[in-house]
Amino acid sequence: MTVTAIDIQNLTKEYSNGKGCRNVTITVGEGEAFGFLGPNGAGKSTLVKMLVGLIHPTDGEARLFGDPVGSLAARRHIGYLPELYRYQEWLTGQEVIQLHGRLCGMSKQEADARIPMLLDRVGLGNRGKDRVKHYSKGMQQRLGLACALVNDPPILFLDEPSSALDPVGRMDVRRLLQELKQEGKTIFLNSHLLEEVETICDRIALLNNGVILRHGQVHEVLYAQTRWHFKVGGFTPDILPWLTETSGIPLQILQSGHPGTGAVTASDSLQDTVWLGAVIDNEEQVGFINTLIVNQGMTLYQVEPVRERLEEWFMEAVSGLSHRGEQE
Ligand SMILES: Nc1ncnc2c1ncn2[C@@H]1O[C@H](COP(=O)(O)OP(=O)(O)OP(=O)(O)O)[C@@H](O)[C@H]1O
Repeated sequence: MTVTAIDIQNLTKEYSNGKGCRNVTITVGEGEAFGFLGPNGAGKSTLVKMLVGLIHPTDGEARLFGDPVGSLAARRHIGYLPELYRYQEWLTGQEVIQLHGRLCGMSKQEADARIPMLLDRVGLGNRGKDRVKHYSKGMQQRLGLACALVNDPPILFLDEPSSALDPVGRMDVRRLLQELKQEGKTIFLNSHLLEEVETICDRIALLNNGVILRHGQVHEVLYAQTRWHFKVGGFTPDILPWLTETSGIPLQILQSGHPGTGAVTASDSLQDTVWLGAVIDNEEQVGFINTLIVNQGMTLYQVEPVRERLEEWFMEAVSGLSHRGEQE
């Protein structure tokens, strides 16, 4: 049976200006990676701050491995990388990690013993003896990750862990998060980097204007409707109605020779090689269409599934909303 690591029930925080987040209910199993998305100002950081015990909920409750958020027992389960980190710039990187270890109740020796491994894991290698004031923003973010991992916590709350990093740094963080997941950590990730969420998270929720708008398994979202593209040679437009009728699947002609750039109509001038596109639920139907194409004497050059990206899911969910993030 899966152990519940994070149990959030109707959690609400209403600031004096009426903003915040309302009635959030989510459970996250041990070892799961949960992605929390939403436009700027949606309430993502507010939720995380309640879960790590930095602000008090106005209503509802949440538990971490059964311990109420804000309690010492709950805090012992967590590592936290805040969105707006600022470390003591007069300290060296390793002194900052040591300080966080001490704040977690570790002895100096215990914390020190983990520092070389942590610096290495976050890609700070031999820079641990440099003062934070000489660190770039990206290095400070890596340092923040090391601090979040110092006491080897089972749950990690990471608020935009790659926001200050260059593409190489983002790949490093992605790799690190994947390793942590394999080690069985529970990861709660706030991120605007949808590709990061797509590769790491098992489930996602989309928050807007303080409430959860949508949630689901990442693979269900991405494969809810799979589009397929077929590159076909020797094609004549009059075959299209026949193909559609015989297969029972509406096929479209995509921009000739270039998939994914939008459909053009059969009346547009066509070369003899085209890309056809269709939404298809199962691979048997794909095979059937392949057979029909080949049996009609056409050449099938290429067949490929085109996944929906999380970006499209996000855009579709928030488009048309009157209250979108901070654009109120
Ligand atoms: N201490 C506060 N007092 C009053 N309002 C606040 C406070 N903190 C945040 N807010 C407001 O609550 C809303 C949610 O803010 P929050 O920082 O949780 O959003 P977010 O989704 O994390 O945004 P971003 O993606 O930009 O980091 C915003 O409208 C914000 O202005």
